Amino acid sequence: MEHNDADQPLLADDSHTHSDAQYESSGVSAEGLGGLFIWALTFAAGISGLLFGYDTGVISATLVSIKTDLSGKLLTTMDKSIITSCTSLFALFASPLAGVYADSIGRKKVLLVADVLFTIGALCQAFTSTVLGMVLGRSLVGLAVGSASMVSSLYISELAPSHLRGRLVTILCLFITAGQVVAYIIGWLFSSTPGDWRWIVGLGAIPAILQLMTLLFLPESPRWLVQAGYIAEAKAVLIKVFGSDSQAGYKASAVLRAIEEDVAAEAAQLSHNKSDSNFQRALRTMAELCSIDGNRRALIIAMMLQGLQQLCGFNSLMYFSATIFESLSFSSPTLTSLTVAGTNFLFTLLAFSLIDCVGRRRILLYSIPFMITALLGCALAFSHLRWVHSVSSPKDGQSQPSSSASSMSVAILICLTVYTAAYASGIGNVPWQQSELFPLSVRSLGSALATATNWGSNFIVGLTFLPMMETLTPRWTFVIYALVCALGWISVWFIYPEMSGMSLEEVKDLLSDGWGVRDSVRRHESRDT
Ligand SMILES: O[C@H]1[C@H](O)[C@@H](O)[C@H](O)[C@@H](O)[C@H]1O
Repeated sequence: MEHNDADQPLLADDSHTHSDAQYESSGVSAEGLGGLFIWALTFAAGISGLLFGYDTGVISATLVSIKTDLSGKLLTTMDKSIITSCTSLFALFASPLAGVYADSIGRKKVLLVADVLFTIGALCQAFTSTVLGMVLGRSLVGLAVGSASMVSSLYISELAPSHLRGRLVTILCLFITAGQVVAYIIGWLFSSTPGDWRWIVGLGAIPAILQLMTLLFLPESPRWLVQAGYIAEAKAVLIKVFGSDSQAGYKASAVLRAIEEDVAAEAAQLSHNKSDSNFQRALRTMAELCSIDGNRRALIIAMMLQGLQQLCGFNSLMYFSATIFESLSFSSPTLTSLTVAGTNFLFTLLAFSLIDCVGRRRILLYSIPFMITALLGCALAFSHLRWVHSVSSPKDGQSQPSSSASSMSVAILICLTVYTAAYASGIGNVPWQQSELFPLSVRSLGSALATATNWGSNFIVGLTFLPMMETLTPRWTFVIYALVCALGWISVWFIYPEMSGMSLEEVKDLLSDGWGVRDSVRRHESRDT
């Protein structure tokens, strides 16, 4: 029997997201929403993930294929580092901006702008004849990746029922890693013919155009519509969400009321200072985020995990694996590097099935030691190799690894595969569960800061990897990544409580007077038995 939730307090728990309260209060069953509409939405958001993955993965094969096609010279280490890392730098700027615009012009329009940027960026890279043009194209793609990664998950979380939202985060990661596999396959197929790298980068325009077309048929988020005063339109969207359900009209009204109350409560919260600019409001939320103990702890955990996800060095493989394998004299570096992308995708699938039952904390504590061992294995193998001193001109005769080194090259490939598998099972996914750490009032700012930490650290790794390999040697580069992982493991041990299976309310209580590690582990273990 349907419960008459329309008469109940709709937002009893402010730690729930809007859609938690909305869907729970409407008495909507999990089964009732598994319709075509939600799948269409997931697919549309998935294209953003695919683009994110494609545009970050594509650089690996591109760098080894450009040769002298840009500015009439071989790319220097600095050229490679800047071409690679400008994408993350612009993504870092774009994600908070996209958050602001998503509120003022709507979620869909931001996605639309992102798709246009993806397309122009891809074409700009495909047709450029200079390093500067390439940097411009990659920067446009960075703006697109930053906005799309932020807004697509927001858009979906406001439409999807709460029971689907957690899994959706990992589904987006699956799309990202699938995009990276596609990029690597295309990179491999097109890297042997001179000049074909233009296809590799240019093809990124296709999913963007596809998403643009999908967007024409998708609705705006009902929450944004209510906020902007389009109540009738919001109701029409909700009726579509409930689809063929016989009580669609009733349920849509209940959810609509929940959203209206939610928006009104938020407005009342801000009403004591209506004249505040967006900036002043952001400052106030920032103060709330940093001065309240529980919020501050949540922010520290979220930023620590996102920083660790990038500073452990994984994306140096994503961006430069073909360069590394070329330097190690593998006959097809782009095909060899497919093992990295493939392993990343397969083990993200594994994480998808394990993350809730094994637990986020436990999965990290188990997987990081494998990453450390594999990184140290790489360092050891590299120290037995005569490393190519200039990775930018690996075929210069005197810089090839000696013949006895080929078994070391295979050892490095194995270590990198183990490292990737361990990364994808844990730290590659867990940090994206960040929104569950924050209460509603500071959720978007907290998530934005954590996401900025991700892109900021990604930028640092992209910019420093090749110079570190050259100046510090590969051995010490990998030892440094192993040290970062060890520090990360210690931090997880001391400050990251086990969040799986907890309601958002429980999370809030847990962090309010301490890190809650022991308490959460005890609870999780008692649930296990
Ligand atoms: O979660 C994703 C995924 O692990 C990708 O493979 C990686 O390239 C991204 O940087 C990360 O955020």
